[in-house]
Amino acid sequence: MAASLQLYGVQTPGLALSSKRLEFGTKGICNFSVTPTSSSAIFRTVEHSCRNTPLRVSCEAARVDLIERKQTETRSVSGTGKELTCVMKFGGSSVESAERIKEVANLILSFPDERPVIVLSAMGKTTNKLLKAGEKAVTCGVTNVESIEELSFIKELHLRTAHELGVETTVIAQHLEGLHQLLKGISMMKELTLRTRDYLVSFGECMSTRLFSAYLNKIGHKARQYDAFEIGFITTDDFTNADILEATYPAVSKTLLNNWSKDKAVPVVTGFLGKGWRSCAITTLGRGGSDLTATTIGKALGLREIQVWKDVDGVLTCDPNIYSGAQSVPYLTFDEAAELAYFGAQVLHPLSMRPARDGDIPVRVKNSYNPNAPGTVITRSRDMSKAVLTSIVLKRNVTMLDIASTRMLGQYGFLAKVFTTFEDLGISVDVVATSEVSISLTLDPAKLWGRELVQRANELDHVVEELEKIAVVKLLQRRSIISLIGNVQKSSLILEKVFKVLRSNGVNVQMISQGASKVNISVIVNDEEAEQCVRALHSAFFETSF
Ligand SMILES: Nc1ncnc2c1ncn2[C@@H]1O[C@H](COP(=O)(O)OP(=O)(O)O)[C@@H](O)[C@H]1O
Ligand SMILES: N[C@@H](CC(=O)OP(=O)(O)O)C(=O)O
Repeated sequence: MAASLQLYGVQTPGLALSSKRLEFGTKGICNFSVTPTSSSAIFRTVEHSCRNTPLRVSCEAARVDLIERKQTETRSVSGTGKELTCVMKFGGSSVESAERIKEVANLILSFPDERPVIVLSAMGKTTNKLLKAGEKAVTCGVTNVESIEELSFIKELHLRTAHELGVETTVIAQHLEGLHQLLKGISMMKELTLRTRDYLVSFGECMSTRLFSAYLNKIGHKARQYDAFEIGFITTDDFTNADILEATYPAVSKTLLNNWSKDKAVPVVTGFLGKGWRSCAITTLGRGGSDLTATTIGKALGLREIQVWKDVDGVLTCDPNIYSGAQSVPYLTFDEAAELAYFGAQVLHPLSMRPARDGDIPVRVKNSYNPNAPGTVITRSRDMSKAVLTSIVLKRNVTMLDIASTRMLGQYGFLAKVFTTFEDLGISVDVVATSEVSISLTLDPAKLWGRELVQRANELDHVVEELEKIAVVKLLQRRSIISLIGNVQKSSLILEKVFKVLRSNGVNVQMISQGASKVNISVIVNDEEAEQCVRALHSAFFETSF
């Protein structure tokens, strides 16, 4: 029967689709017609009986992810029309040198049927170097700014890159001069506020995008550079950790689509940056924030796919810096990916899944150093029937509080009082386990550790002081949260194995929480035991059969 239902199939880039038949679980096989592009294929003419079958199928040679869509949907379709099709974000590691920039440009051009919006981070470790330069400027004295090592490094890197790409250094000259002047200003003022910090790091993305766009133009591929803070990325005024405001979506969509309709130049947008809605100053979205820029653009423009290109083969079963044998995870849901990112997997920005989930736009995590690897596809749902554990994530240097009520059992309002204290002090809580008269919880280190050392110590003292009015409080520092992202429906199976592994490694779990999350079980251990635990758990779950 001809198409009563349309499926979008997103084919693994770089792999040929050798079969024109799809197997739909037990519902049989059906033929499909393909509109191939180099990175995707659209499947039509699917039989009626497939309507309720699992959406993910495997196809010979290529892995294919299917996402059911109604025919009436207006989302842009790859290979037809002239609209922008996807967003491709490249992180600092993907654009760390002229050679890498050329490879990324080739990679983009190898998908001739895609019309992507490009989002870039700063080159390599530029953001870290800018922050270091700023810190040195505070104390070095105006006459010594010239000799800040990190400033020389950044200048040399960007000028050399311009030369090696064969583009005019004028595209970044003003920014290099502006950076120099800003560091002089910081050294005169002898202070580096959060607002100035954001302005300082913005130079990284402003320069990488200018170089990249100039290079695309030079090789005959029309491109146009955009500063996110000029095209409608409106944020809160929380400098260094700003959040995107709703107004961003229509504004960004209007600017990019209007310009695209007049002139088909590839948009190259600065990741990580926004503009505070009150201050009108440049803000940043928190470290790794370019992922969030990419998903925001994906949602704003209703694109077909969001690709985030990294230096690893997608989301892995654990941090490869902890265990080099970590394996790539082929499929994740938005909820799993969000939990994984929130609980410490550096690979994705903690808030980046939100726009993708709202817009129901698949996110593909790919390796720019190994484009043929299938990577990870993140969608609203996936077949969980065989899933047990998906990934193990570690969040270090967490502060834990054991709070026991000084009143007798049956007193109401205890939990409310505890959480009101945190609300009043503006401190967010990560993992919680409770009984009627006691509560154990961990404090979000990203929020707490973002503050100055003295302020942080004062705040912890203040928290304890407030809570001691109603409870006996034990402050436990240097703990780690090990988050087990997986199928919580199988929690008994997971926990049985976790406790066996931890016991055989002589590790005592200090707190455990499954909570309302359907995808995460967290255990708290001492910092110094944590990496060893992750390796042992990885070996038990991913390297031995159940
Ligand atoms: N679970 C994980 N899966 C993949 N990478 C991880 C994971 N945990 C930590 N990482 C680290 O995240 C890095 C990629 O994230 P990031 O440096 O932010 O990329 P980019 O700068 O390219 O956006 C990897 O190089 C890897 O070391
Ligand atoms: N350059 C910023 C933003 C970013 O997203 O970087 P990356 O994509 O390299 O993690 C940072 O270092 O935080």
